[in-house]
Amino acid sequence: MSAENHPAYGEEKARLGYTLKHVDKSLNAFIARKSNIDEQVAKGKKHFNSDSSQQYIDLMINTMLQDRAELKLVNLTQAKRKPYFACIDFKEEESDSGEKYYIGKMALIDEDTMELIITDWRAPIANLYYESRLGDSEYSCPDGIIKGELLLKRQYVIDWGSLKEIYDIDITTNDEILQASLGANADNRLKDIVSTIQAQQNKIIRADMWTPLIVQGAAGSGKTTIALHRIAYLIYTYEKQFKPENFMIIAPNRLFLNYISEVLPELGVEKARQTTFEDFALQIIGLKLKIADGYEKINIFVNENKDKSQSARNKLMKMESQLKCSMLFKEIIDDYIQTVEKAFIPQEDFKLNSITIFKYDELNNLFLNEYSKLPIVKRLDELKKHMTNRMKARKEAIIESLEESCVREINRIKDTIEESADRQSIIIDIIDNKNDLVNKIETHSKKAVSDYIKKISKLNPFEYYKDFLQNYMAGPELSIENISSELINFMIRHSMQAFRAGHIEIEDLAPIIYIKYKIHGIDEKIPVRHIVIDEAQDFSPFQILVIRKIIKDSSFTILGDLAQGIHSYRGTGDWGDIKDKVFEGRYCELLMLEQSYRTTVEIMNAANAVLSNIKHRNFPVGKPVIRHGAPVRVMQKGNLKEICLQIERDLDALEPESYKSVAVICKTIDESEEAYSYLKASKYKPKLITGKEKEYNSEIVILPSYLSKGLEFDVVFIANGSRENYGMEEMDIKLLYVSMTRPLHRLFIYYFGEISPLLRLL
Ligand SMILES: Nc1ncnc2c1ncn2[C@@H]1O[C@H](COP(=O)(O)OP(=O)(O)OP(=O)(O)O)[C@@H](O)[C@H]1O
Repeated sequence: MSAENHPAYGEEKARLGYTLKHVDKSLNAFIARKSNIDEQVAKGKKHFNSDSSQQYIDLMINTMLQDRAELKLVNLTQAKRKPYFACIDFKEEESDSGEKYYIGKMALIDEDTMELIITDWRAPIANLYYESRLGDSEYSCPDGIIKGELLLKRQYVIDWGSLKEIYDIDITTNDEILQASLGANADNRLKDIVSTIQAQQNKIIRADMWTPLIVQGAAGSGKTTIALHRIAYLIYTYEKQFKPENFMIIAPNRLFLNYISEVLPELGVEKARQTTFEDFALQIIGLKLKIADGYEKINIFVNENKDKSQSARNKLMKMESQLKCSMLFKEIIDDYIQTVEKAFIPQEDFKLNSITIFKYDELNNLFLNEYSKLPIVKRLDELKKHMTNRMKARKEAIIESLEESCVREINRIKDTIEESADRQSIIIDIIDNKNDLVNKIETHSKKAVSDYIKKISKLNPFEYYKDFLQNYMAGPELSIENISSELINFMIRHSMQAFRAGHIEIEDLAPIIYIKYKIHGIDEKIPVRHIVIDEAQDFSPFQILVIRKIIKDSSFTILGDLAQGIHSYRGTGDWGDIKDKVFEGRYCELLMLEQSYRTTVEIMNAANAVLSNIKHRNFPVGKPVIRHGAPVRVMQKGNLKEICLQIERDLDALEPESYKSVAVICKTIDESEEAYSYLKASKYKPKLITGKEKEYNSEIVILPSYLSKGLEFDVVFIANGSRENYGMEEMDIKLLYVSMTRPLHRLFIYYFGEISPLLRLL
C-alpha cells in the first residue's frame, strides 16, 4: 500500500528520518577514520624499511583496515538510499513488550550509545522475518533458542531515502513486494534478493556450514542467487574464524562469473573467490596447459541430428568423456599409481664404493610401507633423510672397520715379512690405499644419497597422465569389464592427437589433478574452507572428489538441476552418486527447491510440458510462483531469414515495455552465426555470444542454446524450434527446456519446416 495511506506512516517516516541521520553520522565518522587510515598507509609506504618487522606489521594492519573502511563506506552510501527493507516486532517470553528490529543489508550501531539502529539480514533474529508467521515463534542464536511472540512483520519500499510503500505481511510467499520484484525487468546482471528470500531458500542460505549440502532446484528456483547469499551469510556468521577469501564459488564459465559479479558486492561482500573449474584446476596443476574450447565438443553433440555421418565417432567421444569423468577411471588411475609406486625405487642395492649400505628390499619396504601415507614424490624426502642419517653412522662404522683391517693387515705383514725397505713400502701402500678409500668414502658419502635420489626418475603430472593413457591403458595387463578395447583405443588416439595439437580437454583435468595429488602432493596452500559449486549437474563425482581431496577440511554447498544436465555425458545424473562417492557415506543434506521464481505460469507450464517427454526419468519440475503473462507464441516461418525479420518486428512492437534484456537463442553456434548475419545490421545491434567472451554489455544477444544455461532475459526468442533441431532425444529435450526457462516475461518460438514434436501440443 502507498506509504501515506498506512496507519503507521507518521511513526515510520520518523523512524526512517532517525535512521538516515544515524547513517549520515556513521558515514561522516567513517570518512574521517578512512582519511586517517589513508594517511597512515601512505606514510607507511613512503618510509617503508624492509628491515623493520614492526613497520611491516603496521602497514599490513593499516592496509587491511583501509580495505574494511572502504567497504564500510560503500555499504553506508548504499544504506543512505535504502537503509532497511523490513521490520519485525518480537516480544521475548517473559518480556512485557515487543522490540522492533529494522532489517537491512548491513547492521548499524550507534557507537556512542550502542543502540542497534539496523539489524543485518544475516543476524539470527532476522530469521524470524524469513521463516516465521505472526504468533508464537522462536529463533536460534549462539545463546540457544529464544522463544517469544512475533507481533509484526512489515515490509517497506524505500527509494533514495524516501518511504514509498508499506506492507504488513503474514505470509511468506506471494507478497506484493515479491510480485513486484519478479515482475520487474532485468538487465544482464543477477540481483540480490535479501528482501524477498523465501522460507525454503532461507533454510539453504542458513544451513550448517560443515554438513555437505546438495540442492536440487528447478529452473529459476534461485539456486545461483541463493548460492551467493549463502556465501554472504557464511562470511558474516563465521567472521571471526574465516576471511572472505576462504569462500569460493565455482561457476560454469567466465561469462557466468560476470553475470553474477554484482551480487556479492551488493551484499557488502568483497574478495570471496569466484572462479571456474578450469581456471582453478590449471592453478592447482601449475603447468602451462591449454584447455580446448569445451563448447566445440558440445556443439558437435548438439548438431548430431543434422550430421549423422559422425554419429559413431560422436558416440565414442561421449563415452570417452564419460569414462574420463567416472569413478571407474579414478580406480584405474589408482591401479596405475600402484604400478608407478612399485617401480619407483631402482631395483638395486645402494652401495658406497662397492660396500652395500642399504639393501634394495629395505629401501623399497620403507618407501612402500613406512611412508605409504605420503604422496609418492614426497616419500623421497623422507627416504633421503633416513638414508642420510643412516649414512653418517654407517660411514663411521665403515671407516672404523677399514682402520681396523688396515692395522690387522699391517700386523700380518709385520709377522710374516722381515723388516726391510720392501716391507716398509708394502705397509705404506696399505696405509695409502686405506686413506684413499677413507677419502673416497668421505667425499662420496656426502653426495651419494642425493645422487641416488636424483637418479630416481620423476615425471610431471601431465607426463604421468600421458604415460598412463599410452602405456598403462594400452597395456596387455589391463582388461576392464564394460570398457571395450574400441573405446580404449579411441580414447588413447583421440587424447594423444589433442595433446600433440597442444591442448587438453576439460575431462582431463580431474585425472591430472588426481595424479598430482597422489604422486607429487599439492604444495600450494589453498586457503579455502567452503566451496560452493553452481550448475553442479555438469560436474562428475570424480571432479568434485578431486576438489574435496586437494582442499582438506573444506565444506561444500552443491547446487544444480538434473533436468538441465546438458553435459550429462560428463556430469552427474543422480545426486545420490555425489553423496556416496564424494562424501563416502558421510551425512549429507539434500534439499529441494521446487518453486520457480523466474518466469510466468504460461512459460513454465510450456517448458514443463517439453521436459515431460523424458519418460525414463522423473525430473523434479519447477512450480511457478503465481505470476501470469502473455501466452507462449509459437509461429511458423519460411526460413531463418524470415524468422529474423519477424524478430525485428516483434522487437519494435515490444519497445513500449522497456525490456532491458533480450536473447535470440539458437540451437547451435552455426545457427547463431547465421541469425547474427541477418540481424547484425538492425538498429538493435545485437551481440553474438560464442562462449569466448568474459562479459557482454549489449541488451540483445544471439547465442547457442547450451550457452544460455544459468542466464536469464526479459524476452527470449527461440529461433528455430523445428523437428530437425529438436527431436525426441534427451539432449534435445534438455536443450529446449533450458532455452525455454530463460525468459522472465515473454517467450516466442519460431520454426521453419516441420515443428518439433516437443512443441506440437503447446
Ligand atoms: N526469493 C526471491 N525473490 C525474488 N526473486 C527471486 C527469488 N528467488 C529467485 N528469484 C529470481 O528468480 C530468478 C532466477 O534465479 P536464479 O537464476 O538464481 O535461479 P536458478 O535456480 O539458478 O536458475 P537456473 O537453474 O534456471 O539457471 C532471478 O531473477 C532471481 O532474482
